[in-house]
Amino acid sequence: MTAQELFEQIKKKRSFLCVGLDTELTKIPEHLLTKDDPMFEFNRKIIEATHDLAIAYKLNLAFYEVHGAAGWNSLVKTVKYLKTHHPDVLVIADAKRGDIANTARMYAKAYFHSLGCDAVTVSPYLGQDSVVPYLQYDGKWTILLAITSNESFGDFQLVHNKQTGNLLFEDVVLKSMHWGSDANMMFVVGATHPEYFAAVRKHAPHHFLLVPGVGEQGGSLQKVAENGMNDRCGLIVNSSRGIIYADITGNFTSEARKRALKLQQEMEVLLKQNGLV
Ligand SMILES: O=C(O)c1cc(=O)[nH]c(=O)n1[C@@H]1O[C@H](COP(=O)(O)O)[C@@H](O)[C@H]1O
Repeated sequence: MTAQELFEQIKKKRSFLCVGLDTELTKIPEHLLTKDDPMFEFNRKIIEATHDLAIAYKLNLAFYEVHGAAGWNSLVKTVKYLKTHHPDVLVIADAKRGDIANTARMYAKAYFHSLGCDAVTVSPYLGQDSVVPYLQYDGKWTILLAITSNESFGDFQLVHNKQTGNLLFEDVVLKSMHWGSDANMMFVVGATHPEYFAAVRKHAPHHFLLVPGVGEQGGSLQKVAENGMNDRCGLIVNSSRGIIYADITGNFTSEARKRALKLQQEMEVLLKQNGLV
């Protein structure tokens, strides 16, 4: 999927919402547990309730890997379902991988070729040769961690590099510009740290940013848009628990839709304010 296709979808749906399918068996409605594949059933229902409001779905692999082969099977089925029934949405494998080139080659093939995802999250700290293998796939996206949403993000990301005069996350953004481009690379910037959007935008004015941290983690959508939106929106804002676990009874689909709709409506206002729709 190209950046232009992403922007077209944003304009059409008046949304830059990503629904996070961080599916936990202990949190899904009990009546689904009798199904052959409860995780897939849950995901399918959430997707059907939200696909007109979302431009992307993000599957965090931890929630699937924890169940071994059965979990991987649910993941494969969910990606296939999205690709078959909603081919316009961006499917993100949230794997946060990072390894030597020879291994990275296998991860890239696993997520882009075998699994068929459009994007994968990657930790940048092994450097250029660990990231380049992901960038070899046409139409696919590598999403590098820049500013993460967690409390301890500054332990490394804010370390001052005396050599370059930058903070470490700035070096990640600046250096990686030479590896890929705004056509195949995005950066993660957490909604919980809006004060760092300006620095990321200074170095990467045209890149799309994947923004987790709205919803359960308390980040502000307004602040994200104020500091991070560019002339083709340039934002994909994720909410996982805040949408998919809005209700855990028989009403879970309508409650999830209500939460997604609320975010979409706020996004539409922000897109209008910026003259993008
Ligand atoms: O790469 C990510 O998606 C990610 C990066 C980050 O800095 N913070 C972060 O929360 N995430 C992921 O985004 C999702 C956030 O989930 P909720 O807090 O439930 O909306 C989880 O899948 C996290 O693993």
